[in-house]
Amino acid sequence: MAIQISPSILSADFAHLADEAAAVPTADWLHVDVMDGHFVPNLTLGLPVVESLARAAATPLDCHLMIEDPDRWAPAYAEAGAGSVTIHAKAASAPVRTLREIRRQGARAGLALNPAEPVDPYADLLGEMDMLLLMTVEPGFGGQKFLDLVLPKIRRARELMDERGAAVWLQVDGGVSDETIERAAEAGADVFVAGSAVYGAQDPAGAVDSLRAQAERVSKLA
Ligand SMILES: O=C(CO)[C@H](O)[C@H](O)COP(=O)(O)O
Repeated sequence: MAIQISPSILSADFAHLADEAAAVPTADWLHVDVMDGHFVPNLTLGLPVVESLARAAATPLDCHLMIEDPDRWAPAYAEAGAGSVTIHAKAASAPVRTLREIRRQGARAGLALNPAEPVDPYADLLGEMDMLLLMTVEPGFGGQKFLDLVLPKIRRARELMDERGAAVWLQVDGGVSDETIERAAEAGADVFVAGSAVYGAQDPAGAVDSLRAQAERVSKLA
């Protein structure tokens, strides 16, 4: 699996989202943090913005739903044009049904775990998802410090995927930068969300290329 970089527009200029998307032409995805002010203590954007951005951006949208009741809303994000929709395990009451519904709507289905949530209880669900997202900060805000305590869980998730032959992408989100990406890549992550490291840089496109090069250098994945 190739290394993929997903810049988070949480750190972009919300008044110029289409331009911000175009500023990272070599990105594989554009990470869209949907926050509802309940599941996390921050409020960002919702379906109408995702619909417009999906039309305006050349890069596919990787929607990360940090919302309550994702069972109700997730399929609508797939229908709105997102290429990938990720729900939080602890917010979903019927994660299997919701992951299946996201796929039925034609998007990749992702499941997210917060830093303190163990991965083993979700091993049997690996076949139901296209991506597992391991948060490397507590969700809600950009610009936080990468939590090294998640590294053993990244290793464990990769081990479970290998054992089961699961073709599931392993995404990390939070505090990913030139300083931290190598540790996450060495542990087995292959999709990297980066907000402040990309949109806080003078040259966002260059920052994407630099992150990718560092991850590729240490990744043990083919
Ligand atoms: O999900 C998120 C926060 O909940 C963001 O995607 C993440 O924090 C990206 O920001 P940064 O790279 O600056 O940490």
